[in-house]
Amino acid sequence: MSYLTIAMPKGRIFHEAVDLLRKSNYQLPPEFDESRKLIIEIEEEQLRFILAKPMDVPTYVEYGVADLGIAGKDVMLEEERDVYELLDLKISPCYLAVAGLPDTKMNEVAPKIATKYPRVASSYFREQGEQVEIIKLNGSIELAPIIGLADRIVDIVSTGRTLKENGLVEYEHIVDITSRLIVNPVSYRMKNERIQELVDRLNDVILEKQ
Ligand SMILES: Nc1ncnc2c1ncn2[C@@H]1O[C@H](COP(=O)(O)OP(=O)(O)OP(=O)(O)O)[C@@H](O)[C@H]1O
Ligand SMILES: O=P(O)(O)OC[C@H]1O[C@H](OP(=O)(O)OP(=O)(O)O)[C@H](O)[C@@H]1O
Repeated sequence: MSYLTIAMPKGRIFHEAVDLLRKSNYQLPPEFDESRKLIIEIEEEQLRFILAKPMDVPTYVEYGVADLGIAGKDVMLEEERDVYELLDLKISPCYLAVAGLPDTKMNEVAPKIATKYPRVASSYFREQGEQVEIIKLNGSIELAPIIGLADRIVDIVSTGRTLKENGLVEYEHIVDITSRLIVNPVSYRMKNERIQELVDRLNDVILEKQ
């Protein structure tokens, strides 16, 4: 049997993903959760994990250095990588929304939209028939309308606390987000049996939870 390599997103999704794998009966040692290592091999399971930034997971999978990966739907929509989506893991739920200061209209000429998701934001506003200027930021997106950098933001909302505490309101709900299991198309063909077993085991746990 050969190793299956899985690209895991560091940060928010990591612990929920590890929990799901453990519930699916993969034996992951306790050190796994706290390790600073970026490549972790679990010999007994013939699994190799690589720990990547969430936005980079589809890149590792597209290039085939990871067979599989776990990525938010937001990342999938933004990155548009050449990978297959195998399973909705139903973890780390949130949504993408348009938000801004209350009771404000967007500037009529090329309103400015700040976001970490330039591709999702431009295609959303194009579909609405609105011409906008996209300003790419890497975090603290809610700052942009408050400080006067942008008319609106396109960002993730989960509890809604960040919007509320910064005096912002939601204008439009763009799309619901959960994390997905993704696969490299060649790996899917070459290692089909092992990958299918992983999918089945994860799926049993996901369905149980519903
Ligand atoms: N409240 C939330 N904010 C951001 N992402 C969330 C939230 N809830 C769930 N998610 C999911 O988690 C993923 C982001 O995880 P995380 O915040 O750890 O990464 P990140 O945005 O790259 O963080 P950073 O740049 O701060 O390291 C998103 O792709 C999304 O699918
Ligand atoms: O609705 P809420 O539960 O408040 O969560 C949403 C917030 O969480 C994320 O930011 P994050 O904490 O990842 O920080 P960032 O600004 O560095 O991206 C996201 O970009 C929102 O700002």
